[in-house]
Amino acid sequence: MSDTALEATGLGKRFGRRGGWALRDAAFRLPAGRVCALVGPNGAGKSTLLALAAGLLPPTEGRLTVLGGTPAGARARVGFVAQDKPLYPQLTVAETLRMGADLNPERWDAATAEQVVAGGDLDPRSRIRSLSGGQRTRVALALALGKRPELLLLDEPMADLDPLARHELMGTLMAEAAQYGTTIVMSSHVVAELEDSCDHLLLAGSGRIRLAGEIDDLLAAHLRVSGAAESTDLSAHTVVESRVTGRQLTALIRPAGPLPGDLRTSVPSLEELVLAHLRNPGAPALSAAPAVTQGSAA
Ligand SMILES: Nc1ncnc2c1ncn2[C@@H]1O[C@H](COP(=O)(O)OP(=O)(O)OP(=O)(O)O)[C@@H](O)[C@H]1O
Repeated sequence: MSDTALEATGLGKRFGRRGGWALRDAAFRLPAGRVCALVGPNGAGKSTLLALAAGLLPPTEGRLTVLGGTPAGARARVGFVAQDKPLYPQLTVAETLRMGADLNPERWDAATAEQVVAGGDLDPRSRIRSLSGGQRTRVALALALGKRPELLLLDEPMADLDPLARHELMGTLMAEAAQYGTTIVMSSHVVAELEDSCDHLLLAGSGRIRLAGEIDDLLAAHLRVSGAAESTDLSAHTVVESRVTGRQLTALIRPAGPLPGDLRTSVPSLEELVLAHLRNPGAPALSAAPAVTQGSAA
């Protein structure tokens, strides 16, 4: 088993010959067993990256290895819940789970799939077309988890769930990760929701991966600083964002050496770090994870 879940080098995807790049020059390594937040503004390339990892789209350039091999070769070991949760509308919930069992005879975990469905008080005889958006999400997650995947790719899984369902299903996902060492990549726009559950971050922006690495390492590489606007010179450091209010300067920086002693400093929260990078798309990218290559794609 590879200790790398995903590894991208020079990865790019363009739709159509004349289309723009949905993703370009992506380079990162996601170690196996991590719970990874994939964040970024609308159109940043998150769904494209997940579809590439699920083997549903071919890259235009570069390379992406999944569980140490090609995306197509890893598909049986990967669970994918797409943003629009495609399911067969004419099937019932029970028939959908049976289909999951039939398609994954070696790996199917009926107890987990049924438990996820039961948590939503869903009648197994209900047709998929009669379910609400959140109920469909629950069935799609049940299908993906029932497959007992080594890598679970979730595109905005929590977006249409009520707060209790979010809490319950996030708990189910974390338990899955803890019990089986499942790697989870989860895109979301609600950063605060990810702070407690994720240990790795991929931040996409304008088709580029702008931050990649362990959240603790990324936070440790940044500082929030504040001091007198007149006398504070941050030119030796990488400034992600800076703002002057009256005589006070506050900034989020990546220090490149000692800081003036009169500056007040604090470690940013994940939300502060992400928001600062989203507000400042021109800030230099940072990959805090060592790009160790494990295994190789066929
Ligand atoms: N099938 C497609 N054909 C043409 N362009 C596409 C296609 N899919 C995505 N794109 C373009 O690629 C870019 C990235 O889209 P993508 O869906 O990956 O973004 P995203 O980060 O998931 O956005 P959101 O947060 O809105 O879901 C966008 O400019 C989008 O218009």
